[in-house]
Amino acid sequence: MKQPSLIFLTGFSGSGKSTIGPLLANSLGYDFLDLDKEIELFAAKSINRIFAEEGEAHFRDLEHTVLEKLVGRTELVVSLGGGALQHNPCFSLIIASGTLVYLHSSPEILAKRLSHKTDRPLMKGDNGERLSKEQIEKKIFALLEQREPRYKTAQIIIETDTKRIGSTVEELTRKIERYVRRAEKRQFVNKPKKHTKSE
Ligand SMILES: Nc1ncnc2c1ncn2[C@@H]1O[C@H](COP(=O)(O)OP(=O)(O)OP(=O)(O)O)[C@@H](O)[C@H]1O
Ligand SMILES: O=C(O)C1=C[C@@H](O)[C@@H](O)[C@H](O)C1
Ligand SMILES: [Mg+2]
Repeated sequence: MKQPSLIFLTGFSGSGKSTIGPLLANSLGYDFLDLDKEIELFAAKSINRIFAEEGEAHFRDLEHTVLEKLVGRTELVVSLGGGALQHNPCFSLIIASGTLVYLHSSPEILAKRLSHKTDRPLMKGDNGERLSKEQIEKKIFALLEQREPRYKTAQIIIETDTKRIGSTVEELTRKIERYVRRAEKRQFVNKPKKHTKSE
């Protein structure tokens, strides 16, 4: 069954899912999990190593395996990886089991945030080499174009470019609380009634 209070944070790499997720969970009084971290624990190796040794397809399968364990959880914020929605089995699972929240950011801001990070294998060159800010920006444009249609299926979308982290957390807390309250009420009203023997 779909659990409105199982919150999946999506958005491009660098949009702030891992930064905002724990703060948001704290503000909502929910638990928190970072899918990338859970995969690293499950596989007992870093994401960089999983990509280098087993390839992206294997990493996507791991995302699905770890996600499956979360179905049915309530009052939980999950920060997804930036590409999790591109794998059809993961996308279906997420849509069917919780509420999707999209942290929207522009390619320019994403490139600025990602240009100093070394732990995003997809933001490196074909041979694992470091890319310039301009090259990263080009890669982000291309990937974002492919990924955005699925990000935009989210029930809640928030702009992050012009907001401080604290403001994003505050605004999301309000939006999520309202969304979950309404969705749970709808589920309660639409629940089929049990028939007693005399009926
Ligand atoms: N206004 C802002 N909102 C969100 N993050 C910001 C903001 N300003 C700066 N940042 C920085 O941008 C970075 C976002 O990285 P983070 O790891 O949270 O992204 P992510 O969405 O989890 O990426 P990935 O998909 O690769 O896991 C952090 O270093 C964060 O401090
Ligand atoms: O954008 C992506 O496809 C990725 C983002 C990260 O969160 C990690 O899940 C991994 O580096 C892949
Ligand atoms: Mg992250």
